[in-house]
Amino acid sequence: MAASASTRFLVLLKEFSAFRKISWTSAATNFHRQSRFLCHAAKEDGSLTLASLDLGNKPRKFGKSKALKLEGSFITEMGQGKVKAVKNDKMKVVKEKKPAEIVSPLFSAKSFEELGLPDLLLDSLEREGFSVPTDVQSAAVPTIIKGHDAVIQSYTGSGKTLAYLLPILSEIGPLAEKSRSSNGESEKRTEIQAMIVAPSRELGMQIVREVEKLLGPVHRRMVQQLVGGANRMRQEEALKKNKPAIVVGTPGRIAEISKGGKLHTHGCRFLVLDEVDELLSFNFREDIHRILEHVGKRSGAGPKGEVDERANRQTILVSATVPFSVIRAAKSWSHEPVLVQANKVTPLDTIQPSAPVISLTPTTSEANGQIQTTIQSLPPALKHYYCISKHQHKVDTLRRCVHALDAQSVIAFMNHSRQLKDVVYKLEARGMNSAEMHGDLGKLGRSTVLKKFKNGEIKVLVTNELSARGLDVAECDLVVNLELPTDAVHYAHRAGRTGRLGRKGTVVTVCEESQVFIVKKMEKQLGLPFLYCEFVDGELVVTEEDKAIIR
Ligand SMILES: Nc1ncnc2c1ncn2[C@@H]1O[C@H](COP(=O)(O)OP(=O)(O)OP(=O)(O)O)[C@@H](O)[C@H]1O
Repeated sequence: MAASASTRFLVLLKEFSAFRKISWTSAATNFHRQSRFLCHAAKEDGSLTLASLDLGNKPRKFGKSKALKLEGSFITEMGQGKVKAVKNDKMKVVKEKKPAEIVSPLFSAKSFEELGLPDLLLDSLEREGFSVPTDVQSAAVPTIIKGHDAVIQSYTGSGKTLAYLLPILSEIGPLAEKSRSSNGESEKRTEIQAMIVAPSRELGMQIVREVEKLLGPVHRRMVQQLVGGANRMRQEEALKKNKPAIVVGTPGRIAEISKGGKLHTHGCRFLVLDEVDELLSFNFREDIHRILEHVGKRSGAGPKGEVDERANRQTILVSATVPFSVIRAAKSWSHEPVLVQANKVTPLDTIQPSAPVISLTPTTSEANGQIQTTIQSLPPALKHYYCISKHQHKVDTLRRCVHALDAQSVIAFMNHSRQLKDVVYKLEARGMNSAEMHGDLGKLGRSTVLKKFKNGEIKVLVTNELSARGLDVAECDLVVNLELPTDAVHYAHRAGRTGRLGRKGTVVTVCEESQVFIVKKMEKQLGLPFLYCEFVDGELVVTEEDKAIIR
């Protein structure tokens, strides 16, 4: 990536043990100076208030938003079975076709205009039917516009993508008022100003679509995908021809094009790593290191002697699950970062090593003078069940589960792609439209399957971990773990494919008797109830757990 001048922001995170550590002196000094400011405006639990970020509010007349109709400040949900008490203390789910029902107050801010977004971007949001920011957007947008480095953590399906896209589009591209020159023409931009990295091509393309929706058809060439599996030559030609302001890609492909000298990002103002804890894993390490080295420089980095033309950058980290390695890396690779959660901003230095950071409800407790914060990563409306099945009967159990819950759109997870085909075959043999999705499918194959799943042609998507992260299918109302996830973090990301944006969702884990203890362990780690259930006469029946253990 060639060097170039100007600009100010970068966003990123990685496992700091994988990378050169910055000198702590300058960062620590700056950090404490800034965090004094942050703490000065902080509440007693260390979190900041939106007021302390002193946003300029511009009054603006709003038209009627179209696509998304909110009842009050609630999202409506898909109809689902209802749990009803029945005799001899068994709980029975009675299948009911009922109209959409309110589940959870997800949207708490009144409108996007309060968040300091430029009018053109507000127009785009209105055109796309977005009228109320989610909690995490209400907290993240002003924080990022204000220039803070941040870790964005909020449960799956809570709108984290827009939480970082909106501030980026407020600063760069045609929707940012600043980009207009005196005669109203948008300034000619010369190179990439924002790069967004995602662990899978599906998530990468999903982010591209979100950006394109906001940019509108006239400016959609301002964003360019650099995902693996696509034609690299064409990607490089498009980079040269369209000079996109925003690039979205997977680490390997970005690093590959960078090594070829075809990616000019020293002037990058934003670099985002979505699903950042996944990107901390070993297989992405080298590529992320290269990206870190070539995309501007961490703002606040000390002088290196020679004139460094690379731009300063803002750092933002994004995931529903934020293990402490993410926090550590944020402190190492960011400049005075803060933790952004639903309507809450906390200086990162108040987050200390702690027990697993996943829990259903945020709790803070004073321990040795440090604020311990466990963070929410699963939508509160999700229902979690588990059932016992012999290995050879699992597919049949899956089928009965789908029927019992009258599920319309199901994602079934397994751990190895070689087993997916067999499950699909068995489901299809019993007349249940299903398809497999995994990394070995070609790019076209995967996008075709995803499209059919989203439009309802496929009822059961049988997939592996790769599809867990970030996949956004609003209609998905049931997630089934046909094989146990490796840990609670993976469980959370799988479960988060349903119950998107405040909708109701159900997660059923199918395990063998010898694995029940693993389910109980995850239940404890996640701090939420997994109800033991059976499928009897076409219904999901919940019984006391001890019967399951005795069985
Ligand atoms: N303010 C909003 N109003 C209406 N819909 C929204 C809003 N923000 C996001 N959405 C929609 O909600 C869905 C989920 O958003 P998104 O994928 O960003 O969630 P997420 O928190 O990133 O989930 P995950 O952790 O699984 O990646 C998307 O379809 C998105 O278009």
